[in-house]
Amino acid sequence: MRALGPVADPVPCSGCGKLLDPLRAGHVAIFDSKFHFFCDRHACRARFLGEPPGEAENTRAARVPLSFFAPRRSEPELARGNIDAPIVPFHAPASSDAALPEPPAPFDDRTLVEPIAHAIHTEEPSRIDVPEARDIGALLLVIATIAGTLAVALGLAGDAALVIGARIVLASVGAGMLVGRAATTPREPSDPHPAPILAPSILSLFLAAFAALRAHPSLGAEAASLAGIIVTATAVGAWLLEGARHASLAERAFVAQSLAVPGRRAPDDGATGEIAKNKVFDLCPGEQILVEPGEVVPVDLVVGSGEVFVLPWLGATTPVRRRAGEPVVAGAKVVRGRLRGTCTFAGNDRAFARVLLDPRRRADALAPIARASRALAERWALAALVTGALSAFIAGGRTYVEIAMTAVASHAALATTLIAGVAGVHVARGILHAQRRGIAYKSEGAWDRAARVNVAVFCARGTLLLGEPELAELEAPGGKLEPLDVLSLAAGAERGEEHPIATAIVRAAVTRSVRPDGVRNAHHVPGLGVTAVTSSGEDLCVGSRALLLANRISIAAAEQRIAELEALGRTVVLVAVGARLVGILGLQDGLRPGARAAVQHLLDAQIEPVIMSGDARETCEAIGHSLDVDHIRPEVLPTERAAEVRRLIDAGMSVAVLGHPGVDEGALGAADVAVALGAAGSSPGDLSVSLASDDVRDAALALAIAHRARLEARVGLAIAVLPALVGAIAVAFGVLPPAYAPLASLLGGAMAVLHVRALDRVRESGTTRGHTWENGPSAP
Ligand SMILES: Nc1ncnc2c1ncn2[C@@H]1O[C@H](COP(=O)(O)OP(=O)(O)OP(=O)(O)O)[C@@H](O)[C@H]1O
Ligand SMILES: [Zn+2]
Repeated sequence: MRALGPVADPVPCSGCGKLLDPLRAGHVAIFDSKFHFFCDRHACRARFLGEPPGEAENTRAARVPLSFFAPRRSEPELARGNIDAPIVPFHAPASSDAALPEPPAPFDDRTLVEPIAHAIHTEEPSRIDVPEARDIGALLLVIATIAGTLAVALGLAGDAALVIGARIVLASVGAGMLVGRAATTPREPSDPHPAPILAPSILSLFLAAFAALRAHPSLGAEAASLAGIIVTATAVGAWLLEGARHASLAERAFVAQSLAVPGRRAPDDGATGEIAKNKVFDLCPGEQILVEPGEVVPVDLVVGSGEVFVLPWLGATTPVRRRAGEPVVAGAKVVRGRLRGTCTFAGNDRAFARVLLDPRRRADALAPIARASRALAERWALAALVTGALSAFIAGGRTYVEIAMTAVASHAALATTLIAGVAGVHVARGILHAQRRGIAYKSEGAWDRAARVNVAVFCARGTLLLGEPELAELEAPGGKLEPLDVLSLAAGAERGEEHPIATAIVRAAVTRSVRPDGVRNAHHVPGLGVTAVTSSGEDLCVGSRALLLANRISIAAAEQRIAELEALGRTVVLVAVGARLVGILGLQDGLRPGARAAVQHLLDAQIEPVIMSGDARETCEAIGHSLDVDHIRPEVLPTERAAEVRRLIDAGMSVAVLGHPGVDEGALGAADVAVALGAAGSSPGDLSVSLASDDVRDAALALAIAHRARLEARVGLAIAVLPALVGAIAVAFGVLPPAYAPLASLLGGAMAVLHVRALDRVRESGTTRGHTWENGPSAP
């Protein structure tokens, strides 16, 4: 099975000994300060502990200090479609007061992080074979190359007028082929305009003809050589670029084909009979779409009702549940249930079509680095032409023909398809790499901003933290009430709330068979807690320190205990009746699997991670400490999150926010780059980056991959341009004859292509692990 995300060496299950991927183990636990990985938390773990399976549950708190449950199971049978197995993590009931878990010793998954370059290849679909372009264009290039080379080689035959004439004719044939190719081959959106690229070949031909007729024969011969070399270099350069592009071209074709599945409109209520399948481009936003099990989702949509299981994007291997109101992107595959939903984006507006397939929006053509690369070849090369001429003129001692040759050679060095296209190749690779992980950039601008981010703010709950806290401590300071009475009051106040803390408290009451108090007038204060009136008519406050202080309730007596709990990373919820503190609840949220890996990905990309949370400073510091995050922004009320993000931006940072739409709306809205988990396909338009997955590692990778691709694009461009520049300068100052400038440029271009190929090879070596591209519709 092809794995998602970083892959670590398999480890044996401590229960049954079967090899499994530690990053995706169904259950991870620490026993005797050693990590143990299990296929699942029931059978295999119980076997390891020597317990009958049923008992494993009750002894958890006593024997396992802390454990994490992978949110998605990825056992092979799941991928094969046996989705009867549970998919949603099972959360242990809160431990009883008698057996409190020990301080957090979070699962350090940093060692499981692989460098991005390495992570890339595990996502590579197995060879998608789009036939090599053996079309007329390629043939014309071959002829151009041969003609150009002959024109140069014939120089060995001397300076006779006939020979020079023949060489010029050969070079003209080559140039003709290049013009023919430009006229017949469809242009890629990332290709430069052909005129500036072909100009040097044609100019050099005129020069050669002029020199042969009017100037000294030796000059004619030199000009003919220059023309031959420029024609050859142009043809070879175009061919090299095709090669560098091949992998991404093939993969893009595959994605395009996979997304071109027909869709069907759901019938109006009551209508029966055969439902026609429509071309995907006929479907429109707002229409009701029906997708049967086993089919690929044709458009981005929001699930209308019920629940379905889908492989959430093209290339995903682990099915997830999607419920009413949740988005599903085109390319996802329904594995169970009938998907009925409302189309949000169709055609080229679909999340994975936008910057990848739409010719007018493709990031590899429009991203600033790709544009710069093209502008260099299309326009700035003219500056080289002028400078070349000027410096040759100033240096003196050269005829006008020689000066013109210098100028044309300088232009030819910079105005090449390779220089124009190399940055775009890297951008395309980055976008495709992101696609394989279910990451969609909204636009080329969003991609570029993601690539420049230097601060990434985690909206802690739901990204780094599971967002499913458990009651870990329950205390009744002062002895006025019993701990369970405190829980009864707290549960009563939280009954109507949806906040994860509220859910945890209510659940804790249920598991302990505590009946919630009949609290009245519950009023939720966002980011602080709940105020209410107890069944006996007293004022009740359940919430943070700040809530109690705002209600003038002293917490001085319990201050030390609160600090202790917070230092353990607990969220402390205080309960006050009348004006007296009567209870302390400590809630423990687990780290999401991959939290550390996500942080590490950011650190590797030199992006500073920041944790923003409503929790107390000590709590955040404990979490930050366990994740190696130094920068924390604690105690930020939900209403203040946007302002807090703006403050970072005002301090000169380029800020990304990682969170969930809805819950983290404010912060996401204020960010330079909003990275929204599980949001791909949903309609709000201003999310810069939306993920089809809910994996925090992918959120971090959305930034890291863009960073990486932009860096590679710049390196690639530098590799291509520097030799050309040096060649042009050397020629302009008469250090070398003009013909060396296009040669140096070709050398640089070849090295830039080798750079791309080397990066491709890193990926390919990973595909030999036996991963296959198994979920997309079969490749051509
Ligand atoms: N329903 C509630 N009951 C009790 N306390 C609450 C409740 N809602 C919020 N609080 C208190 O307010 C604090 C901040 O909550 P808020 O919702 O702002 O963020 P959070 O739950 O910590 O999520 P995040 O980590 O993403 O900021 C909580 O730590 C808790 O002390
Ligand atoms: Zn096992």
